[in-house]
Amino acid sequence: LSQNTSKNYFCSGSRSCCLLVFRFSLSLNTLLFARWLTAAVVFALRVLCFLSRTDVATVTPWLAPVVWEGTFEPELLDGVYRQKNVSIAVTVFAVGKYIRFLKDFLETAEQHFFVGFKVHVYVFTDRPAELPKVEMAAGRQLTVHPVPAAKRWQEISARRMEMIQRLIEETLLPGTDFIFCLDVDSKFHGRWGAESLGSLVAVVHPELTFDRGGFPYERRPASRAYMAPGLGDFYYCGGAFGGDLHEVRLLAKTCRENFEADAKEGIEAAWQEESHLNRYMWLNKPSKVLSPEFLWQDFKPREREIHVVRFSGVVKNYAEIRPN
Ligand SMILES: CC(=O)N[C@H]1[C@@H](OP(=O)(O)OP(=O)(O)OC[C@H]2O[C@@H](n3ccc(=O)[nH]c3=O)[C@H](O)[C@@H]2O)O[C@H](CO)[C@H](O)[C@@H]1O
Ligand SMILES: [Mn+2]
Repeated sequence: LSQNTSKNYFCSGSRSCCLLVFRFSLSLNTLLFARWLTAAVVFALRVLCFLSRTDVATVTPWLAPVVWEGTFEPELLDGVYRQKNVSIAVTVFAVGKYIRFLKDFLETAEQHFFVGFKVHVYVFTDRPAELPKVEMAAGRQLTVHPVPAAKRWQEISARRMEMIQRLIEETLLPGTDFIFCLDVDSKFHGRWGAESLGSLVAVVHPELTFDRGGFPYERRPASRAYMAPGLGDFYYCGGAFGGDLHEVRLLAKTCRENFEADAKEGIEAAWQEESHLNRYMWLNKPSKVLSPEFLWQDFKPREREIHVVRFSGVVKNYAEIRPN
């Protein structure tokens, strides 16, 4: 009996053991197959996603990428540049009542702008006492540069070039790798990371994306920002541009000199430094073009091509906020 029992016991034990091994290998195979299937589906979706951006131009005729959501791998790109330990400077002007936009700008930058990178924000303001307190993550810092108040907004906007040039020459060179010059009346809503890095970077103006005929370039030949009819690639915005320090220094210096030479002859370009920037970018093609995802406007309904709004201008009352 005991023999039988043990035999039976052994027999039934070995059977259930076989069954267990069989079930285990079955579930292992199922698991492996499921994992393989998931990977295949994710890969296919990614390929489809890349191919799906046939609705927009993703490369310029001079072979610079045009950056849209769905055309890059965020983690891969961040990894490439994190390995190089790059540092990024940001300039932002908050003169007069525009200081009120600074808190949201800085707080949202902490959430979305080059998260995990070395970032140094340079704030230019005539109201340093009103600087908001914003906690910054490790590796990120802020420096204030006092500037005089101004009577005309056009002057504030245009004088940025001079101050950017000086900041690069006196403070940032050498040591900082990239710089972005941004409007303060805006907030970050989505990731802005290493996909935006390049030697000379321009952002397509959110309101003037597709209709070349309607681009508001400076049309008076007397101005150094002049663009003849029929010329031009994109209309770029003055509210966001960047690149490496040498390229941006040259851009700022040229725009500033042309703006000042125009002023001596009593002419101010239609959109101040933005007009000069557009002329410069026509002659010196940007190495990377950022889509209007990188500077949208809150008042504008989102267009089909815009899958992500990364940075967007807030709605403001110009009459109330500007000095003139
Ligand atoms: C989306 C976009 O590209 N916007 C451009 C457009 O701007 P906006 O209509 O958005 O111009 P704006 O009023 O934001 O002025 C440009 C920037 O100058 C600074 N500022 C201006 C006035 C003032 O009293 N205090 C002050 O600090 C501030 O950083 C502001 O963000 O036309 C301007 C005119 O040239 C500039 O080209 C802007 O970059
Ligand atoms: Mn603005």
